[in-house]
Amino acid sequence: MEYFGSTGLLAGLIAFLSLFPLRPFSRFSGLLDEPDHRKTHNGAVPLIGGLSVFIGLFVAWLLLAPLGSGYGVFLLCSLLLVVMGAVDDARHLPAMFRLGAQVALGALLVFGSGVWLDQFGNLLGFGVIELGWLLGPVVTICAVIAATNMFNMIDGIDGLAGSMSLVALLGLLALLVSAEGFRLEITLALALVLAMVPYWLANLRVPPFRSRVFMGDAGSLFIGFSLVWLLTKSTQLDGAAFRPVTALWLVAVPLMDMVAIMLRRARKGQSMMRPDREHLHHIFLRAGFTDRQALVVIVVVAIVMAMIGLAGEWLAVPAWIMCGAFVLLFCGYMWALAHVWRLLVVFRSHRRHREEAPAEAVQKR
Ligand SMILES: CC(=O)N[C@H]1[C@@H](OP(=O)(O)OP(=O)(O)OC/C=C(/C)CC/C=C(/C)CC/C=C(\C)CC/C=C(\C)CC/C=C(/C)CC/C=C(/C)CC/C=C(/C)CC/C=C(/C)CC/C=C(\C)CC/C=C(\C)CCC=C(C)C)O[C@H](CO)[C@@H](O)[C@@H]1O
Ligand SMILES: O=c1ccn([C@@H]2O[C@H](COP(=O)(O)O)[C@@H](O)[C@H]2O)c(=O)[nH]1
Ligand SMILES: [Mg+2]
Repeated sequence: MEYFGSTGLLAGLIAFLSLFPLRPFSRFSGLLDEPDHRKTHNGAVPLIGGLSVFIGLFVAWLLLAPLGSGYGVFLLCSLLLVVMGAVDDARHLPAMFRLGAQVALGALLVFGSGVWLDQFGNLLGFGVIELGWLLGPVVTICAVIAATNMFNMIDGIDGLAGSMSLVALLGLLALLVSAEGFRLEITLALALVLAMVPYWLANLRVPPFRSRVFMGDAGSLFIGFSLVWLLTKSTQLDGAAFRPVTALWLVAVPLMDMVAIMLRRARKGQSMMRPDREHLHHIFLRAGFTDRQALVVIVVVAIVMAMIGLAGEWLAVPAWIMCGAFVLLFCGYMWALAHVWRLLVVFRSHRRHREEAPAEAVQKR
């Protein structure tokens, strides 16, 4: 087992223990999420979940696992990203500054480690799409920006960002263990899963945790960053563990939510960086679902998507079919957003009015 299991177990233990000192730390450092017009939770919630995941992984890795093969650079970039995210959680940094930092850290990761996306596989059915030494690093930096922001955007109701991360990481683990080698990637994915569990339980207030914590932007940035690193390492080396297109299915829900919201913002002529309450989870809440119902439905959809990705990989379905199916599904999702959901929201609000009308009539009398 070498460092496989021990790094993961230590990461989980440290992540769990770190939640205790991080709680009082959140109060005097300002790492608290206060409710406002866009945020509907009650009370000030500590933004320490992501910090606990990072601390667990970072300390366990430094103690037990090797820093070669680019992992030293990955840890350094993650540390800088988490510090930036935590400062933003406590003090609010300008969006352009954060985006600039994501580009800079993506570039440091790519050029410091020499690891980048150099091919997309046979996505269109005409042969492998090579990216080369110029386009490869640029596309990888775009993937870093996309992944860090999509996990931030999906972090809007209890349990959601944690569950989306777990679905992607567990799917990735299944693909990695069924391939030859990839010991470091398996160690990292397993350590992230185990370090995520204490935060996830606390976020959902599962006993013994009674007061909840949020992941914070520090955490969502770190998860997105780690996933791009793992997905790139696993799909690009000689004898890759799986094909690049399968990566899309592992992160299908957050990716589709982000691309859909960017398209809708562009269509309305709005800034892409302006936060709103139009994400997938907000739509579920507006349609009358409770937080928990929305969580369960979205998680089930994400699991089904990840399983389609795994089945496509293991049954060797051609990459262009998997890619075409993904794009078709996305088109169906956009269509449903425009038609089905609007109808559901209208139907629900009519029903609410009908239910409230007799009560108002009685009050008037
Ligand atoms: C602003 C906002 O929304 N806020 C939310 C949020 O609020 P919060 O308060 O937390 O946050 P703030 O508002 O304060 O902060 C926001 C922070 C900022 C800094 C603002 C940033 C804003 C943005 C809008 C970010 C902009 C993002 C981009 C410019 C990137 C876009 C890039 C792409 C879409 C291209 C992606 C490239 C890829 C390669 C994608 C693949 C991605 C992966 C992760 C997989 C990676 C690994 C691989 C091995 C895969 C590669 C393989 C392939 C086969 C991919 C092939 C790719 C291509 C052919 C390229 C084209 C493909 C695609 C685009 C993918 C296809 C996709 C579909 C068809 C769907 O949260 C609040 C709470 O919720 C909320 O209220 C608030 O609004
Ligand atoms: O686990 C969670 C995470 C987030 N929320 C709610 O969403 C907002 C999102 O905050 P951002 O600052 O936009 O990232 C947060 O304030 C909570 O209201 C949640 O309920 N549970
Ligand atoms: Mg956020």
